[in-house]
Amino acid sequence: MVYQFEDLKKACPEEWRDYIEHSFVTQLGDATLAANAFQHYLKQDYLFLIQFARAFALAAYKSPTLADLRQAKDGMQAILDTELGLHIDFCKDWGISEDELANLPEARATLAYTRYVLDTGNRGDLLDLHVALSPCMVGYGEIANWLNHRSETIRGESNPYDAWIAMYESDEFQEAMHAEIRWLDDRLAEVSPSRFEQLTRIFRDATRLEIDFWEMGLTLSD
Ligand SMILES: Cc1ncc(CO)c(N)n1
Repeated sequence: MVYQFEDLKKACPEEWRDYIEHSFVTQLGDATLAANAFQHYLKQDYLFLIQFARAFALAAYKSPTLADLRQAKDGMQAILDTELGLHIDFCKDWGISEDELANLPEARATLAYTRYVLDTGNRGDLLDLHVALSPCMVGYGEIANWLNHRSETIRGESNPYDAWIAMYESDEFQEAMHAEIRWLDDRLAEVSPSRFEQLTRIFRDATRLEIDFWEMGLTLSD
């Protein structure tokens, strides 16, 4: 059996679907999402992205080759130079200042997800870490594409969340998603069934934590 990234999704189809097709996502697509839910999500996602930049720094530390090191650097750079910059502008549009962002307490769902990824990377190897990062890297690109195929989705100025969908359907994000899938496909092709079993557990847990992150937004929980 030669494993691929797709097999991780197939190993936990319910969790993956509950993440991609979550009510937060469908409401964002059909413009019915409450503004305060989106604002709460945006604030926590700022904190999330900072911890994810640290996870890519950990990936750099865990990299045995120059190619892996460069890949980790690209991931960290994409977050620090592109995504966080866009995110701060985005928060400003939604009435959240940089000052407010700098002083936010972390919600439990943010703590749980980000520290789970960092811990998985710390105790495991580079492949464990990338598998823990993959629901994030791949999921949001898939969500943007899924929303675009859905007839209920409203695009353009009549949807206040249109820019969010646009960010994740951008060539830049889609290319990062495909690069991550390629990297994982290469590594997964060489793992044993028992190793794949371990990796599936990490993938499922990270996907469940993505579901909790959406729930945190919808329920405004801290
Ligand atoms: C919670 C979460 N998952 C994935 C992404 C995609 O980068 C994000 N910004 N936030």
